[in-house]
Amino acid sequence: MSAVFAGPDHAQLVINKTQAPKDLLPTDQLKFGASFTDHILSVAWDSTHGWGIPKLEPYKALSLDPAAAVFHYAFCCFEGMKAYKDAKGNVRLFRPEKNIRRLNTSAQRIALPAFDEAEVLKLLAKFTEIESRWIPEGRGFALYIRPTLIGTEPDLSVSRPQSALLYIIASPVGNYFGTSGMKAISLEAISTPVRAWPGGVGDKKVGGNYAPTIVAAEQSHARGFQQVLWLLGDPKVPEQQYITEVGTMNLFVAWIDHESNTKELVTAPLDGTILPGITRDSVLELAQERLVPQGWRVTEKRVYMTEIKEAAEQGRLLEVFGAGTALIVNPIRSISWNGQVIHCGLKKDQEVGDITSSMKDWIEDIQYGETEHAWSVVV
Ligand SMILES: Cc1ncc(COP(=O)(O)O)c(C=O)c1O
Repeated sequence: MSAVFAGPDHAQLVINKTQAPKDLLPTDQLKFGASFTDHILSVAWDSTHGWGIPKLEPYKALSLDPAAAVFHYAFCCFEGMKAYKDAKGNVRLFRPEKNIRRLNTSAQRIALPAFDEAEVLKLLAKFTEIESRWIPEGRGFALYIRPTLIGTEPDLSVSRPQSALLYIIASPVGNYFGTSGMKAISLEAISTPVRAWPGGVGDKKVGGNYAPTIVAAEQSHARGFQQVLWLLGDPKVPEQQYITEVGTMNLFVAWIDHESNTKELVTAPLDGTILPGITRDSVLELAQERLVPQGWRVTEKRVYMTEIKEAAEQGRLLEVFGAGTALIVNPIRSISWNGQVIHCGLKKDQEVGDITSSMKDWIEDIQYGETEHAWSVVV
């Protein structure tokens, strides 16, 4: 193992708990990512000493030089994951090793230091355990955890940062849909601007992928759509346009395949332009296990907008949904594309289809420990 992969060492964690714990917010006032727990866990790295001593301290502002690499050249990558409280009060993480692996992969793509994943997992588990009073109880509630890695070296030359900071903060999150159940959303499919491109960093969770999406998302909102469906392919040739992701979710389409007349669940392949979502992976595995025996096909392939439109026109489009940590699945009512509206299989008064709804139940059952499964790790 190379030197950069050694450390941090979880056994060296120094714990300095807050003397002034904050009040918990009532669960109906929780807004995604807007309030934070009592502590921050951080560990600094530099190219001479490697990873330093991890510290858990009261939540605080960071003090960084204005020339720090993160502020200028987007040396920043992060993860988004959740901790859940089960009916017995156990704290559970969902496939946390996948988030930590993805963070390491993102870091190495943008010249930030690699780390020992098993050690960071242990630090994450310890942080989660210490912050467990912040995990709201009940299905749909969770503690959103944000591991982040930034370049801190004050140096304006465009080069590999010689110092970095890995830190973990967390924010309690409520049940997004409340008691009213899921709500189907409408998408606008656009081919300019693009979110990611072949050979780029669309498959990494780097900060620089997100800021450039906001103006397009705002413009789409102003036109009445909830999310952008990011396409790739020549903007002047609609037949060449294919789906990548929706907002911050991977996209799944359930249709009847016209050649085989078989029910098929399809999603874009991991070709480097989409984030390899952990929810995406879970949906694919559960579909293999539970839908394939019922005669479904599960396929990762490029899906063209013309194919979705044709399936809708021929009554073969069953359901479309987004998949990601925030909502698990989000049903999609319609996609506006190339001057037309494609209806995605829901009836007028229907908010969610059977496959979308089953997926949510299956994944939540595992996350909240109602189905024992290797993916759910008790902290
Ligand atoms: C661009 C993008 N795609 C997909 C996802 C879904 O990934 P995951 O299921 O790991 O949350 C996210 C959310 O993290 C995202 O930011």
